[in-house]
Amino acid sequence: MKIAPSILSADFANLLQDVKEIEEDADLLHIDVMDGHFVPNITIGSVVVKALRQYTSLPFDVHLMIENPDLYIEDFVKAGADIITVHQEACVHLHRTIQRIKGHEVKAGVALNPATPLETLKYILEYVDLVLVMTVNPGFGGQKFIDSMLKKIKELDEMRKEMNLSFEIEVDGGINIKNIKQVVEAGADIIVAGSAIFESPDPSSTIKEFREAVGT
Ligand SMILES: O=C(CO)[C@@H](O)[C@H](O)COP(=O)(O)O
Ligand SMILES: [Co+2]
Repeated sequence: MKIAPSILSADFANLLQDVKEIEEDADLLHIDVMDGHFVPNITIGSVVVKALRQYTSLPFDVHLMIENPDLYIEDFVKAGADIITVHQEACVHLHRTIQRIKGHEVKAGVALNPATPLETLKYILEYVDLVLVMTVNPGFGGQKFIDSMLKKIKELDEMRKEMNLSFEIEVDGGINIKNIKQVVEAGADIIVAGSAIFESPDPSSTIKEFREAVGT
């Protein structure tokens, strides 16, 4: 299991300090990009990614919650993204968008909102490096995990086995020390957590506790 702290819940006035605090314990840094159109919130853009890139070697896991992601892929690649994930719901030509990301030699992911069925990914799964299952409606940190998403993670894991594919399953939203084990047992490989890590008194110990809770 990999842990990807989401900087959405970090202190933006002390962003680098917060990143440094989790750097040794985290596997990836999850960066939520929101445009105020696809989701009702505006966060950070490629300039912030580029600024952070100079100070950490953590792989950057960029979650684009934006319309027309094709317009910005190159900017995020140049800024230092290692994984770029787009939403199925935001892409009219998803296959083209995934190919565009992979053409830059970064990993390509596709994200699904909670209400979007897995079946919408049937013909794209063989081309992606990861599938991000949203377990809250995207837009904000600190929301409650939607319990029915456990079934969705399990079904995706089954599809992966049946299709003999090796994409990673990333799960994002409302994950904490109480539910992480269930999420991993359902089939998740990458756990994103924002508020549970950055709003805890000791973010680095919280990551260690997450690993202990899962037994890895
Ligand atoms: O993409 C998003 C929200 O849209 C997430 O990455 C959040 O940042 C997760 O925050 P928590 O639910 O863990 O507080
Ligand atoms: Co996210």
